Amino acid sequence: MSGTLVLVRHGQSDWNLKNLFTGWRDPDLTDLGVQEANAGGKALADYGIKFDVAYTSSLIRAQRTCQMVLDNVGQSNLETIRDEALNERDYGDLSGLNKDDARAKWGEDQVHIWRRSYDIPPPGGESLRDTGARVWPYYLTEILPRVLRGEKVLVAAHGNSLRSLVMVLDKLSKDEILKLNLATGVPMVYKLNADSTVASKDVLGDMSAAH
Ligand SMILES: O=C(O)[C@H](O)COP(=O)(O)O
Repeated sequence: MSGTLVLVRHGQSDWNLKNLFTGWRDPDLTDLGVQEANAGGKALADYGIKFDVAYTSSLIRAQRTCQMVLDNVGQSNLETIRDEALNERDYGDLSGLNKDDARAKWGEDQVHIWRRSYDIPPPGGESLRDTGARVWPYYLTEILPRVLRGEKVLVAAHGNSLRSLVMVLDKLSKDEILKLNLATGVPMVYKLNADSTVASKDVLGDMSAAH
């Protein structure tokens, strides 16, 4: 057995609440988002984990979630590395549009394909494959080596940047990834084998609450 990798999606953001495509835009957490981030941190405190390092994106909703998790596990001053490689998928021309308005304009099926398919990008934006093409090299060069050294690593990021990681860790097919939604503030605890495959996965919360 090697180290531990904890993935957590940020708590609800202001634009999640307003039902707007967000991507690389930078809204803050809502009050509910703060509660979700704290609940995720409390679940990790109850799990009994102490981290060696934390990674987050360049966006405020993930950074604040990261800090709240660390506060809850009693590690407020832990080394935290921010990198835009972990940012949300770029939603391109959809950024800032209402998701229901987009469904009315382009149809339910097309919008679902843009939101959840593996390789079809929204107009002017990134597909999940494009997102993975920047998340994975960062994971492989910066994060995984620390896990393989036996460290416990927190990654607080975004619905789709984390889906691109989960797809590979959980060996999901293109069809299976279409159905995967990650709930806000629910930590996923992966223990990795020395060959970087997954030895175990614990989900600390209700992933079915995802929207
Ligand atoms: O960027 C966004 O709008 C959200 O963070 C994730 O959106 P999605 O659920 O449509 O992928």
